[in-house]
Order: sequence, then C-alpha cells, then structure tokens
Amino acid sequence: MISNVLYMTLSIICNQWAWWWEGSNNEDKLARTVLTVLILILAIFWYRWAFRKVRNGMAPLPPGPMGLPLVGYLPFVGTSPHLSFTELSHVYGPIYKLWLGKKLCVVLSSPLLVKEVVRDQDLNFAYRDPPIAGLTITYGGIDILWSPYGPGWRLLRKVLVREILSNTCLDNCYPLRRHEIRKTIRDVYTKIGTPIDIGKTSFLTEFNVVMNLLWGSMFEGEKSSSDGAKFREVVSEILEQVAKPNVSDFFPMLARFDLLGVEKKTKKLFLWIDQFFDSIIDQRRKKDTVEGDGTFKSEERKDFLHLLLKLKEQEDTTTPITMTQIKALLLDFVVGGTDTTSTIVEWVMAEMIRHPGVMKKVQEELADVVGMNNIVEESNLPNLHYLDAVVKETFRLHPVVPLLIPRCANVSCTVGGYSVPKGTQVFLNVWALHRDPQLWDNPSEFKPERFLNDTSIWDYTGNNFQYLPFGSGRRMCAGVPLGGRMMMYELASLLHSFEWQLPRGTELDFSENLKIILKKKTPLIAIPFQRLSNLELYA
Ligand code: HEM
Repeated sequence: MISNVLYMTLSIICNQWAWWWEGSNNEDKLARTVLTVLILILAIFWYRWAFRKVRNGMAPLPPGPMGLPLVGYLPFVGTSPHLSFTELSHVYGPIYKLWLGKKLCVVLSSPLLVKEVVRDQDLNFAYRDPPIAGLTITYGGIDILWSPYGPGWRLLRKVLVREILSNTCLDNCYPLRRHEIRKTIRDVYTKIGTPIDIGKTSFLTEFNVVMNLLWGSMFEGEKSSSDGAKFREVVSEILEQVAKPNVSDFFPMLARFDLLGVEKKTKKLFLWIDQFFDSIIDQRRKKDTVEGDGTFKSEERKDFLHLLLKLKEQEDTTTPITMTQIKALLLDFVVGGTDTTSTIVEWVMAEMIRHPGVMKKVQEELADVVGMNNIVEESNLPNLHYLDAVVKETFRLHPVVPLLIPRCANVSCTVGGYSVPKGTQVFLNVWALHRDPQLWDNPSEFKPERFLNDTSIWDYTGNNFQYLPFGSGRRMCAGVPLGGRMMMYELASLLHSFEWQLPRGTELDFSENLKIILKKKTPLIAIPFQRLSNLELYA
C-alpha cells in the first residue's frame, strides 16, 4: 500500500514537472537532472522519516508548536511556563509536545491523561531528568528528589516516610514544632501595629521548625545562630540555581562549557553545605555517644539527625544507609520542606485578606474549636474543617509546584494514543487542571465551600487526578504528613492570635513568580493586631 502511495506521488511529480525537462541546452539539462535527483533523494528521506513510525506500528508523536530550528520552543516559553503551557493546551489539546533546545517535552493537562502517567504506567514514568545544578548539589543526584527509580531511591524514601515522618515520630517531636511556633507568635506580638512581611516571617518560622526537627538545639548560641543565618542564605541560593533555566540542561553537548556558570556556582554552594553537614553530624555524634564507644545513649533526644545516625549505627539494620545518603536526605528535607510550606502560608493569608468574610469564618471556627483563652495546639487541627477548606482552595488557585517536578519516560510508550519516546520529559500541568472550567464551577472564584461538600474526595493523597497540589503516584511529595501539619499549625496560630489588615493606602497584588515554586511576585505586607485579651497567651 505504501509503495502504491510512493508510485503515485512519483507519477504526479513527473507529470507536473514535464515542463522542467524541456531545457534549451545540454548544460541546463545536466543542472536540472542533478537538482531533480537531489529533490528526489530528499523526498525519499522525508518519506522514510515520516512513515517510519507507521511502518514500525508506532503511534505518532503528539501534536505541538513548531518552534525554531535548534532552540525549539525555548524562546517562547517566557517566565511563566505554567501560563504559556496552559495557553498551548487550548490550541493543541490536553497532550502536546514541544522541543526545549534538544529536549523533547510532553505536557499533559487532563485528569485521564495524568492518570495514565502516574497510575496506569507509573513505573515507566517514575524517573526524573535532573538539571545539572540538582545533580551537583545532591551528591550526583542520590537524594530522593532526583534519584532514578531504584533501590537507592526506595531506601531513602522508606527512611523518610516510615522512620522519620511516621505519625508516631511526628507526634514525638511536636514539642520542637510548638517551640518554634510560639517563638514566632511572641515575635509578631512585639511588632503589633507595624507592617510585617508575611512570607519572610513564615519562611523563618518554617526554616526554624525544620532546623529544630533535624538537629534540635544544635543551633543555639551566637556562633550557631550566625551559622544558621548563613545556612538559610545558602539554601535560598540553591533554590535559585536549581530553578534557573540553564543552557547546559537544554543542550547537553554544551554542558562542559558551563556557559551560565550555574555548575560553578552550585559547586561552591555544595562545598559549603557539605562541610556544614559534616560539622553538624560531628557535633551530634560527640553529644550522642558516650566516651566514644559508638553506642547511642541519649534516647530522650528525638530529632531526626539522631534517628538517622541511630539507624546507620544499628548492626542488624534492614536499611543500610550511607553517610552521603544521610546528607542528601537532610538537604531534601531543608530545601523541600521550607519554601513550599511558607509559600502556601503567604498565599492563604493573601486570599484571606482579600476575602475578609472568609477570614472571619476561620477565626470564628478557631474561637469555637480552640477557645479565646487558649493557644492553638496541633491536636486542634483535625477539627478546623473550614480552615482546611480554605487551604485546599488556595492550593487549587495557587498550586505551589504548578508543573510538579517533571517525570522522565524510562521506556518508549504510548500516552493518550500518542508516542512518548524514552527520555522525554513529561510535565503534568496542575495549574491548568486546577482551573479547568470543565472540571470546576467558576474556576477563578475563591470558594472554600467547594471543598466542604464531600471531604472524602478532596485530600492530598493524589488519588483524585483533578486536584494534585502534592503530585501523585510513586514520585508524589514524600513530606505530606509534615507539610500538612506545619502549614495548618502556623496558619491557625497566626489567625487565632492576631487580626490582620493591609497597611493603609496599599493594595493586594496577586501576580506570580515561578521558579519551580510559584510565589507571590510582591511580598505580602500586613499589619497584625492583638486578638486575644489574655496577654499570657503571647508569652
Ligand atoms: C506545603 C508543603 C509542600 C508542598 C506543596 C510540596 C509539594 C511537592 C510536590 C508537588 C512534589 C512533586 C511531586 C510529583 O512530582 O508528583 C514534591 C516532591 C517532594 N517533596 Fe514536597 N511539598 C511540600 C512539603 C514537603 C516537605 C515538608 C518535605 C520533606 C520533609 C518534602 C519533601 C519532598 C520530596 C523528598 C520530594 C521528592 C519525591 C520523589 O521524587 O520521590 N516536601 N513536593
């Protein structure tokens, strides 16, 4: 059948081109013959290329924009890929492809297609394509986030989810979280009536919570607190380098030139952070062991570094974790657990200031559940249903990781009837899913009530493919239990202890800035006012 098509095509070409052969002299004829042969060769190559997939019985690649030679669609993605990807889905449909430099990418934005990738073919897509900065900072990509699916990833994920973030373990270290939240409340109290930067306050709180969970009181004293400040700075720089579009990632053959200097900068950060981890582990081992006999004696210490080192020391361990893996895990914890949580806290506060009626309802619920003569405790959180709905609605409109962390196809496969070759980066456009008018009534309206009706279908487990703030499948967020507690606890405490208003003459700005994490472009500045009459509740 294909040879018939070829035969017909050639006959048409010959008929149409009859005039071409009526040349005036021999030289003209020779030139025309050469040109015609060249055109025929090109046509045959094109034919072989275009029909290769059909011949192999393979589905075609998804449709998508052409882009430019070499760079593909790279120049058109802009600074808000979640928006440009959503616009492209309106043109090409819920699955399309585009080239970013030398990388073939496929973008999905329908619950059914997302399900195909994260549920039906989860194993094929349980891989990542780490950027160079990610590899450099995580000891060659051996952490949870960038590891390929396999024994190393499984071990670290198991340690994090089962050993460190289990409910029992999180309950045990509640005093550490409480200590930091109370510190923030005291600090905000001293600033009553003056404008404060909510994102910064929240980041500091979450950062201190994470530090405290990881290595407890190791950061006390003047020297340690200056180390802590430097550490925070380094973590912010790491996030910046990993999020930076890097020529070396889009054109791997140029990687050795490190044209933007990302690798060099990240190596410097890596050296600092590695030394920092070494010194903190060293201090902890000295504190935890008794006269160097190598056994852990201080059972009352519940921070995670202690647990990790204990796990490493246990001889009969089923989880033989190396020191480098421990350091990579610590890094995931700090980078994955701080900015994400503080960013959602800032968006929730912004939405509530924009909707004072919603804030009032949240505060009434807090008065009811917690009482005006008590402080919020984590045990109150499961009863704060309206606040929970407000947080979920905020996640819908402002998903903190709107394109998730791209998956990478480990084998060539078919999604939605289209071919997805091995090595393709797959973006799941959660931002588009969360605002799709076919899935949500009045999707741009902020309406927490939509999450109150049937609470069983709205959670963070990733089983409902139209709502995925923490991702889904094997590679979904490993920190949901902690992230969930931390954001709710901080929000409940800030809203129970204070009233919040914008400084006079200022307006809310909801523009976004995406660097893996979708942040507010302009910081939210608001003024706290005392809400509880008992001053002891601020001590
Ligand atoms: C509000 C807070 C948080 C949000 C919104 C969030 C969101 C996400 C998202 C969307 C992903 C990608 C999932 C995917 O590709 O399907 C992710 C991955 C991850 N998150 Fe979180 N996260 C949060 C808090 C945390 C915390 C507290 C930790 C650690 C303690 C953490 C550790 C991780 C890790 C290790 C991964 C990589 C998982 C893997 O590749 O297997 N996250 N997170």
